[in-house]
Amino acid sequence: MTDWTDPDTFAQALECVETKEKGNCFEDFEEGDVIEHDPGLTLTKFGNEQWMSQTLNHDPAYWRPDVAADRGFDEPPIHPDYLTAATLGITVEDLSEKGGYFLGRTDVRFAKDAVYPGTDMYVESEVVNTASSSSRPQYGIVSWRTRAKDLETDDLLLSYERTNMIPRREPLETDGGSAATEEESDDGSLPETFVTPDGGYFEDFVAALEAAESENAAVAYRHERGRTQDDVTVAQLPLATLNTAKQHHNVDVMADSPSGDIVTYGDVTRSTALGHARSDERTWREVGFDDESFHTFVTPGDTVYAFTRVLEADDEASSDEAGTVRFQHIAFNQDDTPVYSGTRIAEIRKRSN
Ligand SMILES: C/C(=C\C(=O)SCCNC(=O)CCNC(=O)[C@H](O)C(C)(C)COP(=O)(O)OP(=O)(O)OC[C@H]1O[C@@H](n2cnc3c(N)ncnc32)[C@H](O)[C@@H]1OP(=O)(O)O)C(=O)O
Repeated sequence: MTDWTDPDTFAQALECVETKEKGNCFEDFEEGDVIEHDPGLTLTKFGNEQWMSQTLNHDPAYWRPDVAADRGFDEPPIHPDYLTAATLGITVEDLSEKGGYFLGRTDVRFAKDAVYPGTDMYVESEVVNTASSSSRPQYGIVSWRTRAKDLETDDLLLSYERTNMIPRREPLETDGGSAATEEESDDGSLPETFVTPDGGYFEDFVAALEAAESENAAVAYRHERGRTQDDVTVAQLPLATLNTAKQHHNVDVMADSPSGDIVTYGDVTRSTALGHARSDERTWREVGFDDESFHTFVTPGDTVYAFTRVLEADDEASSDEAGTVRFQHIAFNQDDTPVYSGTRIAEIRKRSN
């Protein structure tokens, strides 16, 4: 009788059987397709606090009822980073579990009203673009518009457009030619002077921008904190958002991948960097993000730091107590290599008169 548990026999059996695969390939996506992502998720206080604590997002309005009330919230709301990560996490099983690279995300916009613990969220995505990759014929490039809604009221909570490289079932026939195109060449030089805002209020950003305007200068600075990636940030946080991407929790498979190891969920990397940045400002509300890119892998043991550039400031905001600032945030590792960049629009508290 065959002993299926004999190691040699079992190895042979593994070679012979089919794998019941998970996820979709590039060929499965067609422009206009709408995908409803089961199972949805209830946004809980525990999930919110676990995400915020592990990514160093300590804004008291998301922790303390008295500060929440002062900021116009009914109670400490769900943090926009957790909402973003949970929304993307739910989509992975249908969109990117096959193992594509997360290339970027843009037009991330939050509803005006805060989202509170206990909200049952459902998420759907529409395929907005499919394209060939000229540099990697074994992949295609897919963009989706994803929307998270309140299951009870159907109110839109968050929307964004995301782009991934997705493995093809059949690689494209190509000559393997390089996709290199001439990029516009700006001279790449940095300004002579870097201005650091004196504080974290709206007026401090305005003053720094004014100071920089008069010379060849930029308002740019780094944040001191770093967060070394461990089992909690790499594997636990994405799993807590139902993110099934093997990149984050299957060391066995990832050992043979370009990173050679499991990698940090992009939303953990960016939220950690944003936590560092927010610790040096008086955030009032998050408005949105654009042009987000993940430049290289973050693996266990890497440390995520943050760098901020202040791009512009506008007196208008949803409340008289705040103004609006546009930032560029760059997350980088212990070797000073950028791992994430994106622009962010946030309302920043004004000094009380
Ligand atoms: C969730 C989840 C996944 C994760 O969270 S994984 C963790 C976060 N992501 C990463 O760690 C990825 C780190 N990035 C990289 O390793 C490299 O950047 C990458 C993805 C391997 C690409 O490197 P390249 O140097 O090859 O990058 P290129 O700039 O040449 O781009 C390759 C092709 O993609 C096209 N492309 C890039 N960005 C965009 C975009 N935003 N929109 C549309 N297309 C884009 C680019 O034009 C190149 O096209 P070709 O035709 O020339 O191939 C999860 O999602 O499950």
